[in-house]
Formats: sequence, structure tokens, C-alpha cells
Amino acid sequence: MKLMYYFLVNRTSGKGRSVKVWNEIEAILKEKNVEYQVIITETKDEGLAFINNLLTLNQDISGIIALGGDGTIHEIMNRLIGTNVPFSVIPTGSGNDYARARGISKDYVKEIEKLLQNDKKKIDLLEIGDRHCMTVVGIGFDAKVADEANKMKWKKWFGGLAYLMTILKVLITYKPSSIKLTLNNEERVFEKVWLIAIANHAYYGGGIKICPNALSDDGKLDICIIHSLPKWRLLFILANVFKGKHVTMKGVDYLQVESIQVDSDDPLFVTADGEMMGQTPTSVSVKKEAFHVML
Ligand SMILES: Nc1ncnc2c1ncn2[C@@H]1O[C@H](COP(=O)(O)OP(=O)(O)OP(=O)(O)O)[C@@H](O)[C@H]1O
Repeated sequence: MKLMYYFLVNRTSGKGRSVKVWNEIEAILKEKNVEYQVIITETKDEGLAFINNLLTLNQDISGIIALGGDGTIHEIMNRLIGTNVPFSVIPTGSGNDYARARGISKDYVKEIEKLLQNDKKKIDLLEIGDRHCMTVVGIGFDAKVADEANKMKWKKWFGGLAYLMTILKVLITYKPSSIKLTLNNEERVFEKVWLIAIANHAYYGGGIKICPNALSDDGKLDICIIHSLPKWRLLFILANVFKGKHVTMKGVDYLQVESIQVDSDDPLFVTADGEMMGQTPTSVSVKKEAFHVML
């Protein structure tokens, strides 16, 4: 069968880097006589329309490859779930946590070589309401930080550092809350909870290794709960979280389950793949081998 690749380039991700990278990739594809089509999008609706069209035409699709960040991937994945179309990304966003966890580098020459070998596998996803998430669902302090960081005009210019600066800003006013978790079928109450991260891959927030043991092919959700700590100790934990060294520290619970329901007295922000999903109550479960990815 002839291979045919479809590239979706999000012009808005990573300070416009995606279009520059695309130009280089296009030259490589031409040199190698690879069959491809490309769309450069300004909005997520344009991207979705492109994919809808491909799926309706029932094309032979060897792979859809995004040039963008986690927000772009989130949209494409939510459209491709339920199909057997393989997906991959050349990371050109500001956070790129999905690519980081899957070992996809910014060396696009090397990554294109790998993609053209056409190896695939199925991975798990997180199911949250009627959406799906590839990386991490964040609830509480971290979601508030993501919300603030997304509003910041300067986010794109600081990359991962934008989250760090926003963390300090949110820390000044944020109040931890009491939360009831239903873990599989077991109820547990946690007091003074700062955040709950529910992970399919290890990273969020531009390189924060919140759930270092998360694997997207183990049929499990990895859950990190940070609670019952004064602010200064939270800062200490956050200083260790980039290397994933926080999990054994006091005030951190790390669990693995298949499903979780989160109820809180006050509504808390919820994000998935860094995109705002709404507020608690919320439930998340693992959807095993639900998504086809290129290796
Ligand atoms: N196909 C698309 N074209 C244009 N914009 C899109 C598309 N898909 C999603 N978006 C929106 O573009 C925004 C930015 O994209 P994305 O998140 O990929 O880049 P980023 O913010 O630079 O990277 P990251 O999320 O890794 O930090 C997202 O909030 C998303 O909603």
C-alpha cells in the first residue's frame, strides 16, 4: 500500500515556530518523494474540518502528524478517537509535554525519519466527561495556574518559565480545600488539598514531572495528591517536582487506580492537556488502548 501522510500545522503554537519547522520538513519530504498533504491552520475549527473531511472521504491515511503543542494534540486526538488513524507530533508548542513523555524530540529531521518507518502502537487515554486527555488532568492549584498562564500574553515568550512565574502569583492567594475522592469504588477524604493530578503520561505544565511512574500502556491512572502542607513546604515540593522527586515526600500521596471521582465543597478548576475543562465535580477513568500512535 502506498503511504500517505497528512500534516496539520498550527500557525499559532510556539510563537509561530511551527511554520518555519514545516518549511524545513516539507523540503525533506520532497527530497524523499514522500506523498503528503498539509494544512496550516489559524483556528482549531479549521483543523477539525480538515480531519473531518479526510475521514468522510475514507482516505487511506498512513498518519496524521501535528506541528503544534499540547493544545493542538488535544483537539486532534479528540477527533481521532474511535478511528484507527495513527497520530504523531513534531513538537513546536511552548510546553510539549506529550512529546516529552513519549521521547519525541525537537530534532525534526530525526523524528521524520522515525515516522516514515510506519511503526504503530495503541495507547491508553484518560476519559473525562465527553472529552479525552492524553497527558494529565490537573485539579485545584495546578489548574488555577494553567488558567492564569493561558491568559498571560507573555506565556509564549517564557515557555516553561511562564508556569513557574504564575505558580508564585497564584500561591499568594490560593486556599487549599477538603476533597472527597472515590478511588475505584473506595471513598477517601483528604483535607487541605492543594492539587490532584491524574496522569496518563508523566509531565504537564512545560516539564513538571508530576506523576513520574505514569505509563500510557499500563491500563492505570497515576494519581498525585498534594495536601496538608503549609505554603513554604508546598514550595519545597514544587522545587522537587521537575525531577519527579516529590512522590515520597511528606504531604504527597501517589496512587494507581482505574477510575476516580473528585468532589469538593468549593468548585475547583479542572484542566486536561493544559486546556480548561470546567470545574469539579468531575470523574476520570482510563480508556485502555484507545488511541493509535506512530512510534
Ligand atoms: N489546528 C489548530 N489550529 C489553530 N489553533 C489550534 C488548533 N488546535 C488547537 N488550537 C488552539 O491553539 C492554542 C495553542 O496551541 P498549542 O497549545 O498547541 O500551542 P502552545 O500553547 O504553544 O503549546 P503548549 O500547549 O504545548 O504549551 C490552543 O489553546 C488550542 O486551543
